Amino acid sequence: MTTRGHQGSGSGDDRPRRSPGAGSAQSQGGGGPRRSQGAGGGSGRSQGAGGGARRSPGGGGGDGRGPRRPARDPSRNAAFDVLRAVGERDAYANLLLPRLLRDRGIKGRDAALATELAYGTLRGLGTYDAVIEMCSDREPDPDVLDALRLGAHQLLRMRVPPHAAVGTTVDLVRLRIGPGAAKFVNAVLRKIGSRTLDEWLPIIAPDPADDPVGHLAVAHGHPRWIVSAFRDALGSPEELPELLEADNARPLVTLVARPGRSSVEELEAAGTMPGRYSPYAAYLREGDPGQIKAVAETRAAVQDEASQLVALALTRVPVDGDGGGELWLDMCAGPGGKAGLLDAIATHGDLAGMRPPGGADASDEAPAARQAGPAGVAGAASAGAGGGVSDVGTGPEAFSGGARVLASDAQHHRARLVWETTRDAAVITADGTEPAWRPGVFDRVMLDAPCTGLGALRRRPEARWRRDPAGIADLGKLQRSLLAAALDAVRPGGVVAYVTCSPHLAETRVVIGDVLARRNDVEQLDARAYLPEVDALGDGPHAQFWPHRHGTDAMFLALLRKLP
Ligand SMILES: C[S@@+](CC[C@H](N)C(=O)[O-])C[C@H]1O[C@@H](n2cnc3c(N)ncnc32)[C@H](O)[C@@H]1O
Repeated sequence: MTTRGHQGSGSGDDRPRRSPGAGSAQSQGGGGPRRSQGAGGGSGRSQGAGGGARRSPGGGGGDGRGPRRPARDPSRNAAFDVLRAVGERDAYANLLLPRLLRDRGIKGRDAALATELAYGTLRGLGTYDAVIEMCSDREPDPDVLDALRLGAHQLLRMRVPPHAAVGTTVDLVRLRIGPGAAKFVNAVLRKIGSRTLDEWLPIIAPDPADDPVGHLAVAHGHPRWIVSAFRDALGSPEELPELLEADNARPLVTLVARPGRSSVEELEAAGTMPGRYSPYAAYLREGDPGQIKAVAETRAAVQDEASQLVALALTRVPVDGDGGGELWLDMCAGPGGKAGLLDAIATHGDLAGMRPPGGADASDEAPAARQAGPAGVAGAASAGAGGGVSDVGTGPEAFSGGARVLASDAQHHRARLVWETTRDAAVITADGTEPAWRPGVFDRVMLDAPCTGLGALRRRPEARWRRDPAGIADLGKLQRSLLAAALDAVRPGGVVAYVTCSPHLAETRVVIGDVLARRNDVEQLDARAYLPEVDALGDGPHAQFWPHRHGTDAMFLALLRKLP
């Protein structure tokens, strides 16, 4: 066993203790989990205590009781399989779990339990590893460690009665790993269950008075560097616990009713509730969004409300028109969430902005023929007919329709997804830093830049332990060159939306500041003025969404106008 956890007063050093085969987690600091490698690997300790004879996941005898099938406890088996796949082969839990539930016919309450077990355990890894380390006298094998994490989550954060949490986990381990490991897990879980999480925290986390960030990192299961980044971007450290709590809660599924193609009323009739801010948003409390007709027909889609609002804000900025239809560019469009909304507004107009909210027409007009598939080069500079907004002003305006959209992504398979989700947009595969379009031709450019995604941790439970702060410098270079290219692509008087799904200052304000410092042909607009329905977006001129304030991803928006 290596170093112990945070004893008593806490050292403030909450780095992960051990990370076989996982480079990134090592450097993160802050309650980092121990990363797993292949079953049975690494620890070098004798089997009896933490390992035991392995059995295949499908059951199989060896204890004289004949084969036992994991389907006996489908939820815990599914959650355990997800944890193993994340640890062994860097699987994405949010992609794997739904497939696994479908393949195994796990539904209803069993599916909900499996989801809470898998996602909750993954979110809390850092905290659970610290407790497990305090309670075990040897380093568990990776599969045993995953089972302990699963048990710890039930004991410390779910309302599973302790005897059930311990008993079901021990059964799972006996079946999936072996009797020796089951004995070990039983002993460790009993120790874990002897205290509540609140009682464990002073033992495993640094004293908040000495190291507030370190304490929050352990208490809320976030790597330390991410807590620091949130604190810097938030500006008000007293909100940090609330933010981290919101980051650990499962987000509501939010849908967008693409204007002219669907409506919030249509989605409400399918069992959703209208959104809080976006006139096109609807919340789905439970159920599979794919079963909703409008979603299946790509007239509506799953899209976070902040993603809808940043796209909407771009369309609301008045630009001085030349009398013709506008031309819009979505530079990093894949997989197509924002492009799908921009495409609908470009064609049909911001219907909700021009009528009382909820009054949009659900008509589904046949879209005009499209110009190019993902691999083709669109006639990017040939604007379609129709009137755009013409007056330069300060307040938000509803776009009236008649624009043409070019959507582009560097990756062909992502461009193909954009092609599938949009109707009228021309779609190409192109690197935004080597433009496939003439400079200065677009009226509006959406740059939804590649980023760390720290603003969407709620949706990808294991992502926080995989992100590496070392990658931010490289991302920053790409973000700066894409923003420079976006500003070159827009015509004088036109506007660029710089968007990241990350609040990290190095990806947001610092990028904007650097690019503005190098150019004298750009002014920054107050993005908040184009989102009057949303409060608490920060001090401006950018707009920063937060999960705990808005119930959305932590999305950042800056609006930049090329000077006429
Ligand atoms: C944050 S995602 C965009 C999400 C998208 N706007 C949406 O709403 O669905 C960033 C995208 O940028 C693309 N990308 C990365 N580097 C790029 C580059 N140099 N040029 C163009 N696209 C790039 C990635 O393939 C990825 O699809």
